Amino acid sequence: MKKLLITGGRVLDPKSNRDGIFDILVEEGKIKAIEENIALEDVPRIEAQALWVMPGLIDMHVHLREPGFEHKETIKSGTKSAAAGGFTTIACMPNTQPVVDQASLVEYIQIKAQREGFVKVRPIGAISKGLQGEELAPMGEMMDAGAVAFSDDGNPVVSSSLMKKALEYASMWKAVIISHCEEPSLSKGGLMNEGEMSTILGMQGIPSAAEEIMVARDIALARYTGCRVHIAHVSTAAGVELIRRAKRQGVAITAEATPHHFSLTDRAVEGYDADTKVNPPLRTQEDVEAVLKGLQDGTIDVIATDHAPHHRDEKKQEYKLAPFGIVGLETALPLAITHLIRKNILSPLQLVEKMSLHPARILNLSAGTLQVGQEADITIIDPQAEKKIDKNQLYSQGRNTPFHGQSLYGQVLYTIVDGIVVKNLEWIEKGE
Ligand SMILES: NC(=O)N[C@@H](CC(=O)O)C(=O)O
Ligand SMILES: [Zn+2]
Ligand SMILES: [Zn+2]
Repeated sequence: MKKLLITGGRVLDPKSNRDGIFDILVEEGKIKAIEENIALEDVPRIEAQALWVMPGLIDMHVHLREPGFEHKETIKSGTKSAAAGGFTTIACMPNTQPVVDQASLVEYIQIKAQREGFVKVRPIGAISKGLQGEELAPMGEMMDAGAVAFSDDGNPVVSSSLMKKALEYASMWKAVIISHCEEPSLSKGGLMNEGEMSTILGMQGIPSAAEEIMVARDIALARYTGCRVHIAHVSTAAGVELIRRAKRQGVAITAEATPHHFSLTDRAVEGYDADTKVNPPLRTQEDVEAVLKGLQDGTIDVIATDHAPHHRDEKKQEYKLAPFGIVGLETALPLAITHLIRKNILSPLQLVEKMSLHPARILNLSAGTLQVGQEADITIIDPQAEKKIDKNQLYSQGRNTPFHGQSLYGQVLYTIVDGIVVKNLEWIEKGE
C-alpha cells in the first residue's frame, strides 16, 4: 500500500476551519488521517516544519491552447506549469482551435490530460458554437462528457438574449456561466486602460465602462432568471462595487480577480512592453485598491490566473500588434503571498478559500479541502522563501510575464496529486 506521511506542517483547511500544526497520512491516493502526532516508521516522509500544507490549489481560469495553438502551450507544458505553481486542478477555457463546443472535444482534452498531464484538467465548454455568439453550443452533451462550466471567454456574449438562454440551460445542470465582461463597441481597437496613461503613451484606450456595463447586464440577467453567473477577471472599481451590491441583494453571483490585476497598474505599460498587454487591461491605482478591498471583504470569491500564454515571436511584436495575455500559473502564489498575505489583506485561511475551496464549490468539484477520505491533492509551500521570477525558467512555454526580475515571497515545494508528488524540488518526469 502506497503511503506518504507529511509531518509538522501548518495545515490550512478553511472548510473545516483548521489552522494548526498537524501530521497528515496519505494512503492509496487518499487522506487517511490528520492528527497531531502520527507515529509511523518506514513510510516516505515530507518534513513540513515551518511550511504551509494546503488543499491543492485550483485555478478555474486557464488557457491551455491545445488543440490548435500548440506553439503557445500544450496540455503537457501547461499542466507542468500548473504543478510548478502549486495547482492540482485547473479548468481550461474553450477558445482553442477547434473551439471546445461539443462533447468529443471535452473528451479529447480529458483523455490527453490523463495521458500527458501533470495535474487534473477540467474542461470548460463554450457557450456558443465556435464562440460566435449566435447559437448555443450543446451544453448538456458537454456536461455529460465532463465539462464543469461554460464560457465564451476571450469574447463577451454580446446578445443579452443568448446570455439569458445560456444561464437558464446551464442552471438545469447546476453549471455556472463564466462571463468575460466587455462591451465591444467601447473596447474595440483599445490596447490598454483608457485614462491619463493611455493619453501620455498615445495609445487607444479601453474604458472601464466597457467592463461595468457588461457586469451590470449580467447582474440583471442573473437576478431576473435566478441563475448563477461568475464574473471572470474583474478589473475595475465600478465592477467590484456592482458585484458587492448585487451580492447584498441576494443575486447568485460570484467573481474572480487575477494576480496581475491586484498587483499592477497601467503604469507598468510605460515601457511599451507587450508582456503588460492583457484583456481586461491593467487599470489605475484606484481600481487596484478596489480589487484588493473586494478580495478582503469577500466580494471577490476567487483568485484565478487567466494564464494566457503566447509565443515569444507574437509578443515580440510592437504593442499594437501583440496579442493580449499574461502567463500566470507559476507567479500566482508568490504574488498572492507578497501582496495579500504579507500586507495583511487576507489571512492564510482566506487565501486558501480563494485559491482552492471557492473554485471547487463554484465548479461543483469534490476538492478544495483536506479531510479524511478526501483525494490527497495537497500543496506544500514555504511562505517565507524569497525568489526572483525569471521568465526564462518557467515551465510554461509562454514567456509573457510582466513580473520578470521581481523578487517575491512564497515558494511551492511540493504539489501532490492523488497522493503522488508531481512537483518536487526536482522534477519527477512523468512518462519521460
Ligand atoms: N486575457 C487575455 O488577455 N487573453 C485571453 C482571453 C481572455 O481571457 O479574455 C487569451 O485567450 O489569450
Ligand atoms: Zn476573458
Ligand atoms: Zn481568459
